[in-house]
Amino acid sequence: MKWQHICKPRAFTVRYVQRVRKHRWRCKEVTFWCSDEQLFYQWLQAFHDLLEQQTHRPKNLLVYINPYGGKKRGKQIYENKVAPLFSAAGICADVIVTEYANHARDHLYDANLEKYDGVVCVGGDGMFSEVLHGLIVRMQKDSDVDHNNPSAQLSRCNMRIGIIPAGSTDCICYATVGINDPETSALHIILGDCQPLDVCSVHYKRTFLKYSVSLLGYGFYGDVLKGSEKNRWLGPARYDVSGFKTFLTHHCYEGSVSFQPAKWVLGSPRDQTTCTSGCYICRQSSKQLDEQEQTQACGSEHREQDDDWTTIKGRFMAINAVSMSCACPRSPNGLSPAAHLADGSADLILVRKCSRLDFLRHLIRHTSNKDQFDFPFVEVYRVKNFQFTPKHFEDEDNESTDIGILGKKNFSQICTDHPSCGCNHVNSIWNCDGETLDQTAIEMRVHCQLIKLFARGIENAKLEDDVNPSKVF
Ligand SMILES: CCCCCCCCCCCCC/C=C/[C@@H](O)[C@H](COP(=O)(O)O)NC(=O)CCCCCCCCCCCCCCC
Ligand SMILES: Nc1ncnc2c1ncn2[C@@H]1O[C@H](COP(=O)(O)OP(=O)(O)O)[C@@H](O)[C@H]1O
Ligand SMILES: [Ca+2]
Repeated sequence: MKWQHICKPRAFTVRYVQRVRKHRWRCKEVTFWCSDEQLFYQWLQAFHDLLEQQTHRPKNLLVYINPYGGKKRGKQIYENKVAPLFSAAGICADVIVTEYANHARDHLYDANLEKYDGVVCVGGDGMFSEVLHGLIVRMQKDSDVDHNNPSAQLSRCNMRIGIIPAGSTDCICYATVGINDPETSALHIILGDCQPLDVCSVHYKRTFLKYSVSLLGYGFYGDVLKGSEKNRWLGPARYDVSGFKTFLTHHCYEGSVSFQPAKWVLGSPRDQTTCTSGCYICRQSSKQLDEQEQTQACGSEHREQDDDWTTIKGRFMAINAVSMSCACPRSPNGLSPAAHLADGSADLILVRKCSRLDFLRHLIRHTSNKDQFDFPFVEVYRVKNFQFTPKHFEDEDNESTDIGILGKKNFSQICTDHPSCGCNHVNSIWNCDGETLDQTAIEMRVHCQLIKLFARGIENAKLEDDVNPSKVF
């Protein structure tokens, strides 16, 4: 609340959030004045009391800005659109403009975080990934959990993360807020919103590789990422250029995928129920998680079932695992429109070898409301974990077998039956939230609600027509 004694002697200005079109929020203000002094002070006191009760609102934030993300406008966006709002809301922000890749992650490993109510990243999904890794790895170190153990029960992070979108895809922001708009995200941070989020851990044997919250993709999206890196100067358009080239090369990759279905979750990938603010399905998972943690606190061990693995072998255009919808401006409903932010599961999408035209039809469906899974060559499963082994890897007993060592030697092994099948003679790579993984034979596991964001999920469309001031700050 900022007092503005304009021409009237007893006046104050109240800033509030107004919902405008398509999940966009704007900060509005209204100035009140009053001729009665006593009444004026009563109003001030009432506002003070109300604001005092808002204990979930952050007061101190640690902000990391990637000056090279997206269209390289991170600093400008923060200074022009976010900093003025933070200061109007009385938020004190310590700002670090990153100087190199992984600066934010490494800084978080041993920064003193006690005085902060949250961490904010200004950038894209890659920048979010840095902050995510910094906080999760730090949390496991502090609570003595070995994150190299794929079945370790990870400690949940209580520090909330805010995302000011200034990247190329901004999928994590878009899928948790409904839009990639810096001012809207800043307002969600100011109001102290809280959205738990599932995180997937990715391991190679007993070595931790990375965490993922959006897309863990092999084949098409791995190749798009690989091709895009050399065109970073193109900014966000690098993905479209590389996407077009990857589409033309039309590679498929052979291997086997094993997974355990997420039996306890209430939804399924094609039930057309989207995850909205206060989602019932995610709340049920919260309850189950609390119960599980309580039993563990009482000393009894939570036993995971180990007998219901399904294995699918084949040639795939793409293998995508998403623990959220992955909605973004390119695909407003996302890779899996019915995926949930915090249900403890991921949707595993397998696109088998198909013709170029069929693959294009599948891709185009991502831009409309039509079901992208409604093709005979596409399968989707809601899973709690999965493992992938490329064909090369299965053929070789040698444990060191992986990308690079393989080369053309193994090509004949794969394609003798199908000389013109288009199977690629080298592996693809994994795209993990826009970063590449060094290994191809990986295992992934979903950790239910491991982190929290300054967001509230996608609000019901009905609220957008609500022109009444929703929250005062
Ligand atoms: C023909 C139109 C087809 C449109 C298909 C759009 C599907 C888009 C799905 C996007 C899923 C995004 C998942 C998010 C991943 C991000 O974490 C991650 C990192 O983001 P950052 O750079 O901000 O840090 N981003 C990415 O990996 C980028 C994925 C973008 C894929 C774009 C693919 C475009 C494909 C265009 C094919 C064109 C074929 C045209 C043939 C005539
Ligand atoms: N100062 C910096 N210089 C170079 N790279 C950086 C810097 N800060 C962050 N990065 C890296 O830039 C990459 C892309 O960042 P991101 O913000 O996601 O932008 P984009 O959405 O355009 O990919 C990430 O891998 C991140 O680790
Ligand atoms: Ca999920």
